[in-house]
Amino acid sequence: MARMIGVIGGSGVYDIDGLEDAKWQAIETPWGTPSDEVLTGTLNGVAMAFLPRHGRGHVHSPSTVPYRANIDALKRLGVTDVVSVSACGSFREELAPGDFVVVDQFIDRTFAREKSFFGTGCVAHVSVAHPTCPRLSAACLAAGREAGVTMHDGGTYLAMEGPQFSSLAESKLYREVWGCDVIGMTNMPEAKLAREAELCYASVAMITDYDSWHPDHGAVEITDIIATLTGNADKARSLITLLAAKLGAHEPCADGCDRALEYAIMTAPEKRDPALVAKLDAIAGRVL
Ligand SMILES: CSC[C@H]1O[C@H](OP(=O)(O)O)[C@H](O)[C@@H]1O
Ligand SMILES: Nc1ncnc2[nH]cnc12
Repeated sequence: MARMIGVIGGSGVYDIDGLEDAKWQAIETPWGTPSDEVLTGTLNGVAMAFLPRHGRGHVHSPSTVPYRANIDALKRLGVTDVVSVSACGSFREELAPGDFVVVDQFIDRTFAREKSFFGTGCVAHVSVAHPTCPRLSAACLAAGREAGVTMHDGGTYLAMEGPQFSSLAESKLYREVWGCDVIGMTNMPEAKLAREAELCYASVAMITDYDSWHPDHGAVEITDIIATLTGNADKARSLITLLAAKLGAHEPCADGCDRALEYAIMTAPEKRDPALVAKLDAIAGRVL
C-alpha cells in the first residue's frame, strides 16, 4: 500500500499550501458527513488529504465535530498516516505561545461524544496505552524544526469537553495534580478512533495561550488566542510542506498502529450484527 498523509487542521488551519492536482472532494461515510469536503492532491510526490476539523468557516464546535465520519473518510480515501494539528493552551512556563508540542499522551475528560466505531453486535477493545505513532511523531518534530518552529518532544494533552475554557481551579488541577502539559478540546476521541481505524496518528499542538493558571497572564481570552493563531497556522503549513520528505517509503508500522485490530474483536462471528459489520467496511474490513 502506498503512503498517504491525512492532515486534520484545527482552529485557524482551514487549508494547506502547495498541493498539486488539488481538489476538494465530498465523501459520505456510514457515520455521517465529515466536517467538510476533503482537499486531496500530492505534495513532493506524496499523496495528501486535508480535512479542516471544524469545517471551512469554523462551523463545528468541539462537541459536534463528526469525529467518526472524519476518520472513516480519511481511511476510505486510503490515508495511512494522520497528522492532527490543534490549537491548545499551555500548563508550563517553558511551553510558550507560538511553540509547538508533539504530544504523546492524553487524558480524556470529554463526555458528550461518540468514542468508538464498535458497539453492540461487534465489540472491540484496542490498546491506547501509547496513542500516538513514534515514527510519525518524530517526522513531525523534524519537519517543525526544519521550518524554524520551537518544537517540544512529548507532552500530555488534557482533552476537555468545552466549549467554555477551564475554571482557574480546573486549570490548577490539570497542571499541578495531574501533570498535564497542554489543554485542548478535540484530540479525543480523534486519537482513539484513529487507533481503531489502524491509522498511525501524531498530534502537533500549537500553543496559543497559558490557559488560566499563569499569574502574569490572567484568564485565557479568545482574542488573545486568535492573535497567536494566525502565526501558528503559517508555521503549521510550513511543517506540513516539509513533512512528506521526512517519511520514507511506506512500510508496516514498527509500533503496530496498522495492526491494532488484529486480536481486538471479541464478538463471535455468528453473533455479529450484519448492519454494524457493513458500516465497518473501511475501518475494519481487513479483519472482518
Ligand atoms: C479557538 S480556541 C478553542 C478551540 O481551538 C482548539 O481547536 P482545535 O483543537 O481544532 O485546533 C480547541 O481544541 C478548541 O476547539
Ligand atoms: N486554553 C485552552 N483551553 C482549551 N482549548 C484551547 N485551545 C486553545 N487554547 C485553549
